[in-house]
Order: sequence, then C-alpha cells, then structure tokens
Amino acid sequence: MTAALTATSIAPDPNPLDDARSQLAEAVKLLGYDESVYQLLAVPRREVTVSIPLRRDDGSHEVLIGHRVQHNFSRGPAKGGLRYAPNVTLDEVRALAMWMTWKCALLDVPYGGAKGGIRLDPRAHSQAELERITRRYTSEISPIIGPDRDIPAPDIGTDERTMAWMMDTYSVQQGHTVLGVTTGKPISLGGSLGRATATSRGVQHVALAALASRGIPVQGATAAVQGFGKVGRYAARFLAESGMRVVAVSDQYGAVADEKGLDIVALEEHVDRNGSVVGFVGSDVIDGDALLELEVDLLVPAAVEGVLRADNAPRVKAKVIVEGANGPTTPEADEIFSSNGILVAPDILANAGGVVVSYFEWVQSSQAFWWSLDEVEARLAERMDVAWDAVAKHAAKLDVPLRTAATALAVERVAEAHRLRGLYP
Ligand SMILES: NC(=O)C1=CN([C@@H]2O[C@H](COP(=O)(O)OP(=O)(O)OC[C@H]3O[C@@H](n4cnc5c(N)ncnc54)[C@H](OP(=O)(O)O)[C@@H]3O)[C@@H](O)[C@H]2O)C=CC1
Ligand SMILES: O=C(O)CCC(=O)C(=O)O
Repeated sequence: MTAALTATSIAPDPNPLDDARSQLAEAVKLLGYDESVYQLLAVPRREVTVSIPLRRDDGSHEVLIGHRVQHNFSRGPAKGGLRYAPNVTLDEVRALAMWMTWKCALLDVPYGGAKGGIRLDPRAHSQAELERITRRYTSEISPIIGPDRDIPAPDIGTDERTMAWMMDTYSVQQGHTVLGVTTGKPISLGGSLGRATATSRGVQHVALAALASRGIPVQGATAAVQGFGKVGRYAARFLAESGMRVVAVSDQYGAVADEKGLDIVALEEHVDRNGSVVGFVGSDVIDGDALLELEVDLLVPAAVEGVLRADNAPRVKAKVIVEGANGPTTPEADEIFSSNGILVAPDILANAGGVVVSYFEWVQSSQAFWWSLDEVEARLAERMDVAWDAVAKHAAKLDVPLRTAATALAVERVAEAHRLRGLYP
C-alpha cells in the first residue's frame, strides 16, 4: 500500500438495524400482516459473540470481538458473509443478517440469512495474524456453523483465503474435509468458477435492466462506482465492457474521475500495485463524497452502509442507483429519491449474484461435480432476470418503489415458510 494514503471518512450509518427494521415494518404493513410477524422477524433467531485472544507477531497480545448472527432458518440453513472491519458492531451484523434472509428468499435460494463480523482493521494485521484470528473465530463459532446449519462467505475485508482457513479449521474439528461449510473458496479447494465476480455480474444484469426500464441507452451512459474492492472493481469492469463510460470510482482513500471514461483495466493494475485508486495517472482527483453527487446516469455504491442519507440525498443527480453494497441508502434517502424520480435497485436484488453463485458452489461441493463458467453464468443470469422481473412487476402493480416491492416479496416467502412449518400463529 502507498505509505502516504490516508483513509477519508464517510461517517458510518448511526444504526443500520433501525433501517432494516423500518423496511421490515413497511413490508409487514403492506402485506397486511399483524404485529406478531414483525416481532418474529425483527429479532435474530440466534446470535453469538466471541472474544478472540490474539498473540501478535511482535509478541504482544490483544483480544478481538467477533459476532455471528443467524437471523432466520425458516427456508433452510443460514447463509451470509463474514466481515473484517474496524467499525463492526453487533447491530450492524444483525441488520446485514436480516438483509441476507430477504435476499435469499427473493432469489429463491434455499437458505435463511446470517452474517458475521470481527472488529479489526485487516490492513493492520499480517497474513499470519489474520490466519490465527480466523482459525480461533471459526473454532469459537463451529458449534453453530456447518453445511446444513450456517455457511459463511466473504464480505468486506475477507476473501477466498479466509474461507479456506475457515473450511480447514472446521474440517479438522470434524475429522474429515467438509467443503460445504464455506463458499467463496479458492477454485482449487472446492470453489466455484464465477463466484469471485458473481456479485458484480449480478450488479451488471440489474443495472442493464434498470437503465432499460428508464429508456436510457447503455452505450455511452455514464456511471460512478463507490468502492473498488471485490464488488466495485468488477462492477466497474463489467459496466465498461457493456459500453458504459465509468467516469469516477473511489475507495476509502479517495476518488478519481475522468469524464471521457476511466480505463478500468489500467486502473485495476494501478490498484494492484499501489493499494488504492488514488494517483491513477491521467485522472482527476475528486472528493470521495462528491462522487455520490455527480451528474451520471448510473450510481453504484459498492462500499459500506448508510452513505446515501437525508443530508446528501437531495444533491444526488444520478438517474438510477444500483446497490452493490448492503444498506447504502437510508429510508429517509429512499423517500427523497422516490420523490425526485430516481430509480433505486435495492441491495437484496442488485447484489444477490454473490449468494446465488455461493449456492451453486454449495450444490457443486455436495455433488462433488463441478460446472463450467458458462453454466454458472447462464444459471446466474436466469435467476437475476427472473428476480428483476418479479420485483419490477410487483412494484408496478402496487405502485411502490423497487425496495418496498422486493422486501414485501421476500417477507411474504419467509412468513409463508413459517406458516407452513407452524412456527407462528
Ligand atoms: N463480496 C461479496 O460477494 C458481496 C459483498 N456485498 C457488499 O458489497 C460491499 C463491498 O463488499 P466487498 O467488495 O466484498 O468488500 P471489499 O473489502 O472487497 O471492498 C470494499 C471496498 O469499499 C471501499 N471502502 C470502504 N470504506 C469506504 C468508504 N468509507 N468510502 C469509499 N470506499 C470505501 C474499500 O476501500 P479500500 O480498498 O481502500 O479498503 C474497498 O474498495 C459491502 O457492502 C458488502 O456487504 C454484497 C453482496 C456480496
Ligand atoms: O455469498 C454469500 O453467501 C453471501 C454474500 C454476502 O455476504 C451478501 O450477499 O451480502
């Protein structure tokens, strides 16, 4: 990483759980369900907080805090990513777990929702430390995970190595290799072709459908992408490959812009060498927050929660927002976008490509039979298209925003599973 880089601050959302619960309350009301359904779904089914003693490479000690929240199991084992970030909180993990439940139901993958997090800055730890942290966390949560219980995957700050360590630690405890305990693993260790790019591929599908729904031609349309990690990087690449002009991208150190369109492949090489988009030759430097307010056809927030809020939403000029991140838009900002005619393709639809291909990975591991990339991508495209159509039609029928329609469809499926299992009146 370039030594001079300093993280710029986007103040974190005060509490994403409030946002998630307010979306749930709206869906319950729209569906005409009574308060008991809200009570059932507003609170996670199970959550575990663990302390992780770490011996650092320099011999000093510290204790880290980790969480795993399982929001719901009504449709199958819980599923969701594991996040390593310095500002992880239990309420954030609860919100992310709830959104996973809706996402899995909406895409009709046979899972409930979960999420995990450890409060740490991964860049402040060596690979050896990260491995020790991951293995200890996995041991601590191993009683509640497993291919039929809860299947972690990568999220912010984690990657395929993290998933390999988790899988190995769990397998050692079980006494045999259990590939299906995590997804997002390396290809040579039971990972699926297409998983690393799946979330961004899904973002691309939804972006193209959303632009078409607004009559915006893709060729030459402009896009800005916040975040250049596992999701943002490939989203920018795929949007550029679709013919769009990606005019700005950012990471936590800053943002770069070029109104002629950034060369995304060259930018990726720059980031691999320097650890940030900052300093990309030929680009203009812009403020990270200003990226969100550029006059573009498409805005893809692909970093963290709560970046589009009541304070900046009135200045957002994008015609379409496609949420690569989870929870980037607060309910107050949603209302502003709705009255300003800005189309928001919600996270539980737009970034669902990752969990869809995680599901494919889990299916492939359980059959020990691996699919080609074309097969994975064709099946992903079909699921994303079906989900987009269902949400767009439902929104049109009810005359509500896409998020309201998507959450209502998902909550209805989860509530139906509870009803059929006899778990609520
Ligand atoms: N990975 C996946 O499969 C899925 C991820 N998501 C969601 O997508 C989002 C991104 O996840 P992912 O790409 O995996 O995570 P990564 O850790 O790979 O990347 C996160 C990116 O966001 C940037 N970032 C962090 N904080 C800020 C900030 N304050 N302002 C601007 N940029 C910032 C990081 O910058 P830097 O590089 O400088 O650290 C990095 O580029 C999250 O909301 C995640 O929950 C949703 C579905 C699936
Ligand atoms: O791939 C998965 O299982 C979950 C990915 C994830 O964390 C998410 O969709 O937010």
